[in-house]
Formats: sequence, structure tokens, C-alpha cells
Amino acid sequence: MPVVCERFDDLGSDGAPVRLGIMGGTFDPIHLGHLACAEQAREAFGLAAVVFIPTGRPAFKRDRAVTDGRLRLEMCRAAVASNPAFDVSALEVDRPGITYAVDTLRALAAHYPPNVELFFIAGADSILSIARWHKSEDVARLARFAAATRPGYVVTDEFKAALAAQGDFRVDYFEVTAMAISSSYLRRRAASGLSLRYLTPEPVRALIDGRGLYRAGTDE
Ligand SMILES: Nc1ncnc2c1ncn2[C@@H]1O[C@H](COP(=O)(O)OP(=O)(O)OP(=O)(O)O)[C@@H](O)[C@H]1O
Ligand SMILES: O=C(O)c1ccc[n+]([C@@H]2O[C@H](COP(=O)([O-])O)[C@@H](O)[C@H]2O)c1
Repeated sequence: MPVVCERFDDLGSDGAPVRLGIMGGTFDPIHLGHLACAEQAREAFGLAAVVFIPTGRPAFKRDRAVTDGRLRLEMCRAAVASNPAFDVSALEVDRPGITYAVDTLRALAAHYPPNVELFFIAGADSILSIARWHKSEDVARLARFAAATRPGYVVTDEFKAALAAQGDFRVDYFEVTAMAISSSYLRRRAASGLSLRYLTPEPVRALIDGRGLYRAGTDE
């Protein structure tokens, strides 16, 4: 039985330094923006693998209903199957209560040897909120951050100063191909009966269609 993920549970067991990317998100549903972001972070930071970890009950989205965690995990699994460097983890979906990244990072740090360095991948826009994350000082100690910017997005000195004022976070930026799509956009399209083709991998689209997800009246 895998402990934290399905393909890379023994990462770092040879003692050599290695970097593991963590792509956290609600993934309701996963889309090409998430996947390109993870792939380009992998290249930019020399990550050996990226694990997609769908949240259980997301801390900052308590005001809306979220699709069942097992289904979101299944969509993530279908989305990453064709990339040998990608994996999924059920850690957050299986953990009861509100999902906090600190609990996940603690579990990963306890599982992997110290030569495995954790990189949490996130959109640069959401990086400013990390100081409000649960036990953010521990989050800062447990992982580095790979923050995705869009082409033309300038990380200003003011932004860096605002972040530095909030805590001792180690943040590195990388540029990701701009894709102006979001899970909410896909949900809205599905609810209007519009196609999700070319916005999410085909196996994910097939799951959404097959299970009748995000149809009118089933969303927020
Ligand atoms: N188009 C995109 N390109 C790059 N990164 C993205 C994109 N969409 C989301 N992300 C990043 O992926 C991570 C997980 O995002 P999340 O699951 O909340 O998706 P979302 O599309 O923003 O969802 P929603 O529309 O429901 O708020 C976040 O760090 C977010 O910044
Ligand atoms: O730990 C927290 O307090 C916390 C607060 C907000 C977001 N996060 C994490 O950030 C990632 C992206 O979250 P979201 O809400 O944009 O899908 C996901 O892994 C969340 O668990 C974590």
C-alpha cells in the first residue's frame, strides 16, 4: 500500500539530494493550467517528481460546496497518468477536518529522508496569502515555494517586501505559459452545457461527462 503517493514513495532512498514538487489545490476539476504549471515548475527547479494533492475541505473555500474528494482525486489520477514524473496523493482527501498544508508537509517530512527537499508550487497571486495559512511559521520551515508568474508579470520589490514582512518564506519565482482558465470557469461551462474539450485532459473530460459532474443545479 502506498503511504503518501502512488509512484514515488521511495524517493530519496539512495541518500542523494533530490527535489519533490507538491502541487496543492482543490482541483474541482483539474485543468490544463494546473498541469502546465506543475510541468514548468518541474523544469524550472529540477524537480524529480510532482505530486498533485487534492485538498479535503479547503481552508479558504469553506463558503462553497466542493465535489467529493475521492472524485477529485480520481480526476487528478486520470490527468497525470500520461506523465511519468507526475503522481497523486490521497493524504488530504483521507484526512478528516479542514485541510491545512502544514499537516501535509509534516507528513511528507516524516515520510521522506532529509535529502528530499519539498517545493510547494502555487500561483504567485496566492503566495501573499501564505502568511495567513495555519501555522505559517512551520510551513515556512518545512518547504520552499515555487511561485508561478505569468509572462509580463513583474514581481516588484514592493511585493517581495510585503512577503518578507509576513515571515521567513523561501520563495522562488518561475514564469508559466499564460492560460486564462480556472476550475470555476470549467464548472460554469459544464453547467451551461458547453464543451470542456482542450481545457482539461481527455480522460478527465470523460470522467466529468460519465459521472454527470458540474451540470446545472449541481454547482455552488
Ligand atoms: N490557469 C492557471 N495557471 C497556473 N496556475 C494556476 C491556474 N489556475 C490555478 N492555478 C494554481 O493552481 C493551484 C490550485 O488552484 P485551484 O485548485 O484553486 O484552481 P482554480 O482554477 O484557481 O480554482 P477555482 O476557480 O475553483 O478557484 C493554485 O496555486 C493556483 O494559483
Ligand atoms: O494551510 C492553510 O491554511 C491553507 C490555506 C489556503 C490554501 N492552502 C493550500 O494552498 C493550495 C491551493 O489552495 P486553493 O484553495 O487555491 O485550492 C492547497 O494545497 C491548499 O491546501 C492552505
